[in-house]
Amino acid sequence: MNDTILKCEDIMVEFDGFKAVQGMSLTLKRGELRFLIGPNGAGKTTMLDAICGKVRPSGGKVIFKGTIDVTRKKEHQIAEMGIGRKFQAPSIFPTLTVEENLEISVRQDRGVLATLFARMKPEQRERIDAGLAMIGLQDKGSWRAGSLSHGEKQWLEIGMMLLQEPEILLLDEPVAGMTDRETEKTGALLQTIAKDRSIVVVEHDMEFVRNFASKVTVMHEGKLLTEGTMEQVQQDDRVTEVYLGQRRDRHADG
Ligand SMILES: Nc1ncnc2c1ncn2[C@@H]1O[C@H](COP(=O)(O)OP(=O)(O)OP(=O)(O)O)[C@@H](O)[C@H]1O
Repeated sequence: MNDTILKCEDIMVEFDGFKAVQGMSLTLKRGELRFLIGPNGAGKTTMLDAICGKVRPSGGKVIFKGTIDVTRKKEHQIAEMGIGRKFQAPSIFPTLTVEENLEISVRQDRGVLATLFARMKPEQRERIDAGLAMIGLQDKGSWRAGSLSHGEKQWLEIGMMLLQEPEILLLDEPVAGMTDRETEKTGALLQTIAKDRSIVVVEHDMEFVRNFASKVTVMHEGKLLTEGTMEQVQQDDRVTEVYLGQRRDRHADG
């Protein structure tokens, strides 16, 4: 059985001649929770953008499920195929309830209003209830999404993604701005999700990575620097060097 779900080969992304990603490769397995780390400007977010079709790679390939070449496909086509992307800012509907937000995700083929006024099938109801339980918001289904805490909004958005049944979730700094407790809960949520889906998380919070990562990919200057367990990458002098270099640059700036 081939357990590779995503293979990025030699990805290049250029912005007006500036090479933000220069030959990055990454292989993700089914059921894997992978953390993508590296100093500022390493190309981590751009790599996620290249996978989900937000930017077009100028070189390389993104192969989904062994045979599907999604390189240069349109963003919505890639999302429909099963690669979901969550950005840092939540894109929930704040004036709708938590449940209504989830309903919209379940029935995205219809417009927002049609979704809210149409009858829900029992199967859809069940999926929404399961989604609410998964993200730990079962007691807040009738709350207005705008009144949730920052962390809860992020979970709602993850729940909305899950209801679209992606096989891969791409998350950009999901715990930024969260309290310690929310961060812990998010780590546990991601581990639960990764039981039957694959996740790539771009992250700067090293304590979070240490607590929840089994495999870490380190990027630097648009390329793969190293890969392994957190202990392995922490012992790699090159990793220390690029992070220290960044700190030095910051001091120089300030
Ligand atoms: N749309 C764009 N146009 C021009 N340059 C860009 C664009 N997006 C990113 N870059 C540049 O590409 C490089 C990589 O950026 P990217 O955001 O992918 O890095 P990152 O590793 O995610 O950094 P951070 O951790 O700070 O978010 C940076 O030098 C950035 O300034």
